[in-house]
Amino acid sequence: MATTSLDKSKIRFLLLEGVHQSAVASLQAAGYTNIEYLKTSLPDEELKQKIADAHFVGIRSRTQLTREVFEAAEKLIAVGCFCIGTNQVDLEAATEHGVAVFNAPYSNTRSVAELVLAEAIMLARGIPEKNALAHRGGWLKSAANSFEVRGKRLGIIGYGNIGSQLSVLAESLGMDVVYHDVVTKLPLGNANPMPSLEELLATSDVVSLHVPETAETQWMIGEKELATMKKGSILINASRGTVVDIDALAKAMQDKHLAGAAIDVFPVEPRSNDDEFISPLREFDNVILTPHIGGSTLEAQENIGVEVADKLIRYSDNGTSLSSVNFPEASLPAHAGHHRILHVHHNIPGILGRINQIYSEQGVNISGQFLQTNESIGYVVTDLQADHSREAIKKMKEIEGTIRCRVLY
Ligand SMILES: NC(=O)c1ccc[n+]([C@@H]2O[C@H](COP(=O)([O-])OP(=O)(O)OC[C@H]3O[C@@H](n4cnc5c(N)ncnc54)[C@H](O)[C@@H]3O)[C@@H](O)[C@H]2O)c1
Ligand SMILES: O=C(O)CC[C@@H](O)C(=O)O
Repeated sequence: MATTSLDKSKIRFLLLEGVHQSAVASLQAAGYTNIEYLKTSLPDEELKQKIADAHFVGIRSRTQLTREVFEAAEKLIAVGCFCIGTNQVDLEAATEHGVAVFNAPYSNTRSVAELVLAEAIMLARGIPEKNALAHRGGWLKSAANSFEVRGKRLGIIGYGNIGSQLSVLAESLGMDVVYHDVVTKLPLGNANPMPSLEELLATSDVVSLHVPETAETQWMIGEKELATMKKGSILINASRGTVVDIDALAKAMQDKHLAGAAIDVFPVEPRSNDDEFISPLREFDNVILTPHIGGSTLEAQENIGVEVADKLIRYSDNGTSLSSVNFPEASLPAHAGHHRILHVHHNIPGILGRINQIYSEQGVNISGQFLQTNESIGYVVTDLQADHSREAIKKMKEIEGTIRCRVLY
């Protein structure tokens, strides 16, 4: 009788940046016990050293998985981003190395939207300055420059999962919601798309950013855009640190052009809680500064831990790559009683033919096969009679264009 389970104790997981313990619990429940768990990210050289032995790595937003890191990660099968953003991973390099990347695209959406809404209310009332002053013994009992958010315009830049959730919550408080997105999006409730970014900036009382980090969004809010914003308005950024030019924002605060700002993400963020946070915004009481915790609620982190760990487990156990951000997606059935060969290759014509030629030459009986490609790679999964996989896998690795090949018992 063929064995259908791999020796899981040999499969090594490296979990960084204090991902929630729910991830460890999920991996252990699935039989994976070879787990190194670290609370921080690692300096580059140490990361390269540790990743060299890892089959799976789990990160959050701090760890930069560059091409160089992938080159050092010879055994790496998959990356789990225990967050939404995947900009910290060189996805092209991951794909070229046959490494599947997973994330948790929805688990912390609500947490970010709630925080942004709370910040909009606090800033509209001037609470950060009043609070800071009270801590220093002051007493600023005044209604001057204090406003309700009801009836005020919220301009959302990036109407994706977070932006649209925020839109619904803000409308429930009576805000007039407008948005700008590069893709045509269904307006929820009474929200309205704006014809241009400039118009959104020029007419909104609160502007909140919810775009991903891309070449187009880099420094998309600079001196010119800040000058376009209404005098006395509020800027909130809980997306990515490269979206807002922080020096330009500091200048706009100095000039009192904006009434307040809330910034959760920064171009350079401290590596750990022990490092100093440096920013020209520290001097402004009317800027809420938070340490990239938009998605850091216990609910969100626990859910993310389970969700991403499950994706890694499924990919490890049976090759399912569903919802990977860089891999052809395959939802695969169980393979009990069969050996499953997973072949990742450059997307060039003729590879499936070569694979099947090898099986045919070896007289292997194929009991199931699946092929999916994306622009750059192909993923062929073949279930075989149990005792033929050893010879077949040797031959598979010799096929030109092969990136990676593994077998599941
Ligand atoms: N602060 C935190 O802790 C935290 C938590 C979760 C997510 N995030 C970040 O929030 C951002 C948004 O997350 P999401 O889940 O809503 O993503 P999403 O992909 O669902 O939505 C992003 C939206 O931005 C739009 N967009 C892209 N480029 C644009 C441009 N140049 N101009 C206008 N719109 C543009 C997209 O079309 C999309 O609708 C991501 O950068 C994510 O990493 C931060
Ligand atoms: O937890 C983190 O480090 C990142 C959170 C957030 O930016 C995300 O992309 O989900």
